[in-house]
Amino acid sequence: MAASEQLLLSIEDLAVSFDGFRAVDGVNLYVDEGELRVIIGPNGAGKTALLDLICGKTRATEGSILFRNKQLRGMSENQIVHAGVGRKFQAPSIYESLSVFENLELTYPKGRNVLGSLFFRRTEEVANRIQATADMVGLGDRLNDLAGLLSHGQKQWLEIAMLLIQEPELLMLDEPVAGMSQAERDQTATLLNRITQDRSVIIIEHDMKFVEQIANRVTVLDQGKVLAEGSIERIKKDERVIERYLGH
Ligand SMILES: Nc1ncnc2c1ncn2[C@@H]1O[C@H](COP(=O)(O)OP(=O)(O)OP(=O)(O)O)[C@@H](O)[C@H]1O
Repeated sequence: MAASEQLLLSIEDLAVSFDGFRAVDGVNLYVDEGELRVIIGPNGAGKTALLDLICGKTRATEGSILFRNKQLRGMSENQIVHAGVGRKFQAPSIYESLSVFENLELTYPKGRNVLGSLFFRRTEEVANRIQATADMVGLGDRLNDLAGLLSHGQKQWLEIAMLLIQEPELLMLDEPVAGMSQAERDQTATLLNRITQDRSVIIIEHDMKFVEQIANRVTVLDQGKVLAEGSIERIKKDERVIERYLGH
C-alpha cells in the first residue's frame, strides 16, 4: 500500500569528496515505503552524485545509507541491486536490435526455479511476468517489435520496465522525462503513480511542471547540502529555494 509511513531508506551525514571537493556534504534523507520523492536543485548541486552513492557507483567518504536496516555503504553495485535498489541513468541502455520481449527477458532475475524439470513452467512464468510488466508501462502490445523502433518515450518506459521486472523496492530515476513530448510526460506521470503503489521512487527532475504532477515530497539540494524539504507548495514559496534555484 502507498504511504505506509514505514521508513525504507535512511541516509545520515552522507558525504563524498572528489579531490577535496565535497560534491555531497552531510546529507540526511529519509524515504518512506510507497513514497515518490523528487530531488531538485541547480546544476552541480550533487543530485546525481547522491544517487551514485546510493547505488554504489561511487563510494562515500562519510556517513550511512541504511536500506531496510541494511547498510548499503561498502556494498558492491551488484549487491545493492540484489538488496532491492534499481537505478536508471539518463541515457537509455536498451538493446535496440533486440525485441521488447528479449530486452525484458535479459533483465529477468535469474536463479529462480532452477530445476530443469521446471523449465516449461519457468518459461511460462517468465512470459507472464514479461507481459504483465510490459502492460504496466504501456508496451504490452509491442513485445515482438524491435526496441529500436520505439519512440524516445517508449524506450524510457522499456528501460523502467527492465528495472521493474527485477522487483526493486526502491527505484531511482535521473530525469526520466527529458526529451519527451507533453503526452509522453503525462503518461509517465501516470506510470510513476502506478509504480509507487508497490515501491518507493526517487527522481531527479528539473521540469517543475512535471514535479508538480508527481511529487509527494521534494528535497532541494544546493552545493552538496539539503537546502529545503517539504511539499511542492511549500518548496515553491521558500525564499531561499527561489533565490538559489526557482528564480533563475
Ligand atoms: N564521480 C565523480 N568524480 C568527480 N567529480 C564528480 C563525480 N560526480 C560528481 N562530481 C562533481 O560533483 C559536482 C556535483 O555534480 P552532480 O552531477 O551530482 O550535480 P547535479 O546536481 O546532478 O547537476 P546537474 O543538474 O547538472 O546534473 C560537480 O562539480 C561534479 O563535477
